[in-house]
Amino acid sequence: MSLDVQTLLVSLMLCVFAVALALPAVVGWRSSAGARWIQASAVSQALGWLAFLAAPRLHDQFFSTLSMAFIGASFGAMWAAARAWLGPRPGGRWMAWALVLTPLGYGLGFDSYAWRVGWSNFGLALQMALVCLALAWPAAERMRPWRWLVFVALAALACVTVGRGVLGAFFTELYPYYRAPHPLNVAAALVNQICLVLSMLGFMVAWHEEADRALRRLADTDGLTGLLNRRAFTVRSEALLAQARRHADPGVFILLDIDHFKQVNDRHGHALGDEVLRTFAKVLKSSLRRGDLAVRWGGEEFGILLARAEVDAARRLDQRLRTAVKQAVRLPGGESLDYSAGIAGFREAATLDDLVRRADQALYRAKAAGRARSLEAAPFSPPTAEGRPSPA
Ligand SMILES: Nc1nc2c(ncn2[C@@H]2O[C@H](COP(=O)(O)OP(=O)(O)OP(=O)(O)O)[C@@H](O)[C@H]2O)c(=O)[nH]1
Repeated sequence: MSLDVQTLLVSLMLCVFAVALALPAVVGWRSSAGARWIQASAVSQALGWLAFLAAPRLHDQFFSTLSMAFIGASFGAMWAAARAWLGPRPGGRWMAWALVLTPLGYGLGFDSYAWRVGWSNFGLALQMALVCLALAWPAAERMRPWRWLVFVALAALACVTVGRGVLGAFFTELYPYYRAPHPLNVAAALVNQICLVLSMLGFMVAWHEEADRALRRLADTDGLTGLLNRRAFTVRSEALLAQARRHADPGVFILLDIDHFKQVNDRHGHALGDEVLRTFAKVLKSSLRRGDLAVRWGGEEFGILLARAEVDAARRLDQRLRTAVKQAVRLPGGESLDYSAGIAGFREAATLDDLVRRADQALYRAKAAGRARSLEAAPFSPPTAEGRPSPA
């Protein structure tokens, strides 16, 4: 079997075009910014190889330069996809320079074969290395498998590209022409094809992970406030309580209910009522430590589960929270907002049902006693042999 370079390049171009066409069908046009960058990368890569193949038949200098610009832009788009998925990445400035200078230097120095092959290959290899850097840095981040896949594929491609640059620039007689049946050209065409498909595949897995995360976030959070919903809270608090039982850690559950919230809706409208709930949740969340849980229990009722905390600490938190809520929520009539709460502490052997029941009873007493206060729940009483709690 002979591997003809021209055939391999046509196959590479078709393959990348197929990926470029398949991506929008699989991922959708209106998906995340990261997915859109990857689609742009695939299209740009395909156009680059199309221009490269068309160049000798049309206008070699113009189309070859255009090809460099498209292929370079494709790596720039990969870098942008990595930033969209992983947050701020290093090397953005270098990438911007490489995007401009690679095709510019190639086009201006087109008449010198050694220059243009050396320049373009080093420029493209630098861009691949910058995508690798964006995936692997900062080193403290855990590298997910898709990142490894793209990293290894692009690192391999960068090595072959540097090899071609060195041969073209410094050993020009050994490497006369890009389309010549030189073993390096055959290897480059094959590695290009495999690595590009693998990196696109890696990025598709990234998109899938992102979609999965977004779905889980949606399923776990309350749409209005962004706090945990009751289902997700139940799952996470069971884990927290199991841990507390294992280490005999204390903890506290607080059930809070905004006072006279119906009046807020009736006087100022439902939209303002929603805004008040959102602000209340924001204040609640910002008062908690890492590891504590906040839940929208339902309507204008919220819950917080404090890990490794005593009731005294919960009382202090409650006071701070009450002041913060009063400061954060100012209703149009000048009235401020307050809440009632039931505080249920636990040491061990607590179940969520028991905590909620005790906190709810204390909350009921707080409402009955005139609202705007937090009352402590009766201590936990273990069930008796008949299954009922023993008298306190
Ligand atoms: N704007 C808005 N209102 C809500 C939402 N969920 C529940 N409510 C309203 O919250 C109000 C709760 O009223 P009540 O249960 O009478 O409680 P309250 O007026 O706070 O009175 P107390 O709890 O006894 O102090 C109702 O008017 C509900 O319509 C929501 O998501 N958005």
